[in-house]
Amino acid sequence: MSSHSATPQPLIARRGASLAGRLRVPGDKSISHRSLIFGLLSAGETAISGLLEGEDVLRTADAARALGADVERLGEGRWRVRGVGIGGLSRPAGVLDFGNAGTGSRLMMGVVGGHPITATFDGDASLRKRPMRRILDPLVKMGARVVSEAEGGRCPITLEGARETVPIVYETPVASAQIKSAVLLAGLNAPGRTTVVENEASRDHTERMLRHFGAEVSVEPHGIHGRRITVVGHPELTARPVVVPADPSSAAFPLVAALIVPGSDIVLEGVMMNPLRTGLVTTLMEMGADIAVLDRREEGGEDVADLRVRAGTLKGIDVPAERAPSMIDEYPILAVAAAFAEGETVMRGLHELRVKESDRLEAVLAGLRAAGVDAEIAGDDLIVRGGRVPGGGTAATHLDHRIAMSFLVLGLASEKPMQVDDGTMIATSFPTFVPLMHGLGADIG
Ligand SMILES: O=C(O)C1=C[C@@H](OP(=O)(O)O)[C@@H](O)[C@H](O)C1
Ligand SMILES: C=C(OP(=O)(O)O)C(=O)O
Repeated sequence: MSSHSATPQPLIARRGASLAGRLRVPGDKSISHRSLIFGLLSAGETAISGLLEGEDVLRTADAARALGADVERLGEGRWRVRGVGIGGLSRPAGVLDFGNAGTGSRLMMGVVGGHPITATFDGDASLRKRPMRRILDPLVKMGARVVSEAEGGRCPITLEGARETVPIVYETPVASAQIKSAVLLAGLNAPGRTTVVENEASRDHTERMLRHFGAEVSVEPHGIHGRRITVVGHPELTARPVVVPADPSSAAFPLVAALIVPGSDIVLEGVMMNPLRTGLVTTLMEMGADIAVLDRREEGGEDVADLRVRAGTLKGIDVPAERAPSMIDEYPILAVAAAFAEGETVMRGLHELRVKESDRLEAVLAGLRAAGVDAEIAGDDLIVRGGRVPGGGTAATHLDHRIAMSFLVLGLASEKPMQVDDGTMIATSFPTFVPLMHGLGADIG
């Protein structure tokens, strides 16, 4: 099992001066994982710039090496992957340890599931609690076999990939880019067409990258909010450069900090604005946030923009369930914004938050209550009654980076300081969070 047994490191955030300055958050985690995986599956050399060098992504780099790729770091965020091509994977010598990373482990299960090799997947105590049946079920339909698994389809899991991968049509039971991607990646080594049907559109980075590397992909609307995505198997993927844009899920933390710390005025540079990732910005604008979207442009095949964010008054709103896929990782920090908003914010349809790095519904509720905020869970909904935020407590982070960063941001504007019990997991997705926040003038230590 992986080594996230690092000594817990409590951190504390205090109210101080207003936040000011410009910053660029690190590369998008979803695209970073995928760039390494597509590099592995391509013939030739994939040059990546702006790669997120967070622990989750570094685990995917290790796994790509274990499966046969030559992966080299050339400089900050600059990586080169010499791939093996579809069908060329080798059996890894040891366990593939994905640490805290749901995305890395699940996408690689898709890769292995579609190849005639066997691999064991494991991770830290958080990853070992996460449901993997949702990935294994379609892969078994495609011909893979689960050799062993911990109770309830948990890691450690040994997966024997299909000898002859069967193309399928698969309707995902929940909107999940990880399930969709695992099936499409396995489908790359299947003869014919593999189709994923989703009733709510989830982030489309896999589809975009499949096209970028030369696969034939079609995307059709399905129902009101859904999509039907088909990939044609056995393409020749050719190495292509990947430029990773700044991660909107990381930008969310300084963004909300600037909204709630009085007098703040910051600019977040080059934030990815893929419409399947911008639910938080939409929601905060509905709450009255002062966010100006400047210089919209394209970088590396994605829309990006600079976001100028100024502090101001927020009001509570009702956030519809169908928006959840476009902001699924942003609910903890949205709940913090809601704590500072006037009135009630209702966030609907959050069942998937229960199976992230922690049970985020419970972790957010407990953290808000530790900060003296009035909040409750009703079914799958989270209700936050905003206004006064006393702070003065400790949030338990349960090996969850987003819980840690969310409650540190809360502490920048609460009456008394706010502590989190462990900041070490922040390194999984946003290793430069604390120094970048210091650069804006935040008091976190
Ligand atoms: O595909 C991806 O890169 C991701 C998909 C989402 O998970 P689900 O597929 O479980 O919704 C998200 O929460 C995760 O942080 C990244
Ligand atoms: C859910 C997340 O990541 P993963 O599923 O990759 O662990 C996240 O980063 O918030």
